[in-house]
Amino acid sequence: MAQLSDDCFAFGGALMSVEDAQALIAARVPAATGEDIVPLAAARGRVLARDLVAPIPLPPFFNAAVDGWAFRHSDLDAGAPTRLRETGRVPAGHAAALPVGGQEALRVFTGAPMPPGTDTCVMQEDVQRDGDTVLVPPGLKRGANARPAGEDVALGSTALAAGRVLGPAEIGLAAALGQARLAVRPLPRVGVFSTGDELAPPGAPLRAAQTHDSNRFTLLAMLAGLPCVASDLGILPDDAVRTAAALAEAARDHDLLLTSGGVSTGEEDHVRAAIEAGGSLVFWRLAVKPGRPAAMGVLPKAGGDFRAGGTPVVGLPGNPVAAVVCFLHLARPLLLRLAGAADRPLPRYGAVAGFDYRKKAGRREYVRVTLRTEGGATRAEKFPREGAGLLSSLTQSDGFAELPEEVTRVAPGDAVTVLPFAGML
Ligand SMILES: Nc1nc2c(c(=O)[nH]1)N[C@H]1C(S)=C(S)[C@@H](COP(=O)(O)OP(=O)(O)OC[C@H]3O[C@@H](n4cnc5c(N)ncnc54)[C@H](O)[C@@H]3O)O[C@H]1N2
Ligand code: MOO
Repeated sequence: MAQLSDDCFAFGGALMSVEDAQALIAARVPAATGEDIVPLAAARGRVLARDLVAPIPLPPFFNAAVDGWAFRHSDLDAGAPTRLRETGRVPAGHAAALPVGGQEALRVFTGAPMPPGTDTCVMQEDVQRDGDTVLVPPGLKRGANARPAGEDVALGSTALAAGRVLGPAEIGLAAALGQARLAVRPLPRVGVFSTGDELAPPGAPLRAAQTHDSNRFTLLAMLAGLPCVASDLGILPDDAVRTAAALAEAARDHDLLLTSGGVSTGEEDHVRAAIEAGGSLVFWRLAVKPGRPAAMGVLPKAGGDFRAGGTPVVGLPGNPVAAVVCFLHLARPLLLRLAGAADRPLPRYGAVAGFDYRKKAGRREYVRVTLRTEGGATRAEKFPREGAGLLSSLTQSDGFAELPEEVTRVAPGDAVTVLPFAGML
């Protein structure tokens, strides 16, 4: 992180693009090193530290895909049913000791090893049984209803690459490959502050001029789905000295700090000043709506591991929708890097605009939309109001339409890119 502190961008000048801010984060935030070994049952949400190279093939052996009979395909008559004699039985979990002879079949069950010499299976529903013989219809392809060793994962192939965030599918695959433990990256420690004299925690009565603090809870809820250990650091008052002291203190034992509020240009906006006083500002003010006042900087930290050199601080804007937008586009990629995770772009889908909208060139906008799929096309309707303070707009819409910098108008029927909230919020 030390390199970050040498960079100063766009202070008070031109707004930085979201892309440039992200590139700066990707280039300068060091990816995680270090490993923890965790049992598989505790691996969910962790980041794989080393490639998982398949030590066995999957499936581990050639096996039957159906309950039925296994035989040699070359015994079948191509144009008429073939009568085969059942000479034995192989249940799943038992080695097939019996080789198959000419015009013979072995009774097999799904998952049982294919008996030596067999290459094809027929499903029991497709045969006629008669005493110890079965009548196999014509038309089966060689290899039908049987699964070769390694058809799923080849021996020695990279089943999961380092940097993969482990979810149910990855954990299942690791289990199938026989891994009882996995080497994962340490979880970054993320501290979350809200700022502002006007904020009262939920549960406390509102005094005059107060509003409940919601950002801290939105942010902690989003962090719960990311590889980190998040801590709730409460509400900071609008006080320069206390803000600077609290951030400096928290920087010592966290790997990332998130604040919301107090980053725009008012005299009561102390977050940026606190970063500048104790560390250094990397960028401030982005060409994005909502979210323009977002800031990022670095505060000093002592230590000898991958976190040494500094703790990044992302100053998110106070308006709740702006805080969400900036979290997703700045804090999330930054956190994923600190966690050692491979880049996981936010989901983006194509939709057709059902609305007319004008915007300024030179900034990216995230417009809340509802989605409706009809006749194979997904239509995005704009949420009728635009305020960045409208929290209910997030519960009443389905995603953000991402309107690029160069666009100045969206007309009904135009193609738009939508980032759905599902999986993100
Ligand atoms: N003169 C200017 N005023 C503003 C500008 C500007 O460029 N010049 N930018 C506007 C934009 S855009 C935004 S976004 C806001 C963000 O400013 P701050 O990050 O300094 O945020 P605050 O002023 O502290 O709060 C803004 C708004 O959000 C509410 N808030 C703050 N924290 C929370 C929280 N934890 N939970 C719920 N609500 C929160 C706060 O009460 C304010 O209503 O500035 C504009 N002004
Ligand atoms: O960018 Mo502010 O974020 O419009 O609300």
